[in-house]
Amino acid sequence: MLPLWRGRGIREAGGRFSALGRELLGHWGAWRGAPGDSGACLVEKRLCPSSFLEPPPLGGGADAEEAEGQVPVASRNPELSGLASTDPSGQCRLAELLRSLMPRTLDGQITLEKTPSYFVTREAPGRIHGMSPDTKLIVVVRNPVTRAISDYAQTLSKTPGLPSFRALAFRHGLGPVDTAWSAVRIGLYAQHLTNWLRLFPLSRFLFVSGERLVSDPAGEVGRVQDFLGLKRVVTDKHFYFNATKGFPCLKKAQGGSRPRCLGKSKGRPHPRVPEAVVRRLRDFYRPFNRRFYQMTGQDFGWD
Ligand SMILES: Nc1ncnc2c1ncn2[C@@H]1O[C@H](COP(=O)(O)OS(=O)(=O)O)[C@@H](OP(=O)(O)O)[C@H]1O
Repeated sequence: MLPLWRGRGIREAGGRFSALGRELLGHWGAWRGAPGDSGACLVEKRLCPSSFLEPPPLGGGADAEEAEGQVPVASRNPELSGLASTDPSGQCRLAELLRSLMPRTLDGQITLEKTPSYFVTREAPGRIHGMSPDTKLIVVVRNPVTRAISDYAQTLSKTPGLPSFRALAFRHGLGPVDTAWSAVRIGLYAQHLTNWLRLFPLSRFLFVSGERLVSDPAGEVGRVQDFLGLKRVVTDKHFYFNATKGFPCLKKAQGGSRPRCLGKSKGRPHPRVPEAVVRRLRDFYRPFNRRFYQMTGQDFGWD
């Protein structure tokens, strides 16, 4: 097994480093070298040493191009959802499949994998733990009410004619909140985290604020770099705020001289949701949020 934190990476082996955006916001899976890794090869395929767990769609397929190529990180697109799958076909086959899909990395590089549904999939902690109990896990979270509306906006963009947000969020009109609706359920972060903490200690997690990724991208990305044991390569000087887009952009993409912003689907308009509906959801989430703050030792300021 190779020590993945040693040395400086030389290249980004294909794909993007989605971690640093909301990308950073998401679910990434990383493992230390898988059993059988030999220290003899310079270039090899191995599973990732850290995981981004992004409650979808806070970071599902978003392009986290911010730091592409600027850190010793290799990632792979498309996302792999093997560990979140309910296919009972066995850890080894999945592990081998994932490993075969990983880009080749040099000693000292980190390979990342992200899948939005990891964080909310009951089987994922056991599967990841079974592959490598020292996996690092990065979870990007944002206010669950905004997350639910964003989730709905994404579904609506693909499913015209969808019932209203309010009709889906509550049972019987304005009755109890419908926790069976995935847009609501995913925001119960404390519950999902409880499932992970049965197997992974809190120290294996980094919780990234989706809000601060917008207001202070360099600060959040700095925390990610520290967590991964990377040199702080990405800093304030790499970002500027694009007021039209409402997001930070990279001053220039690696290897180019032009600014690079997130794709068109980021920052899509949210439907107008009545204030009473938002208020009720805020009240509903408050105890879960508080519990999440206690569990993580971080106040995300949603309440
Ligand atoms: N880097 C970064 N920083 C902060 N926020 C970000 C970032 N990247 C994506 N996003 C926001 O995440 C929301 C989900 O994005 P998508 O709808 O594209 O979802 S998905 O990634 O395809 O699952 C979506 O939120 P809304 O725009 O509010 O709906 C994205 O804008």
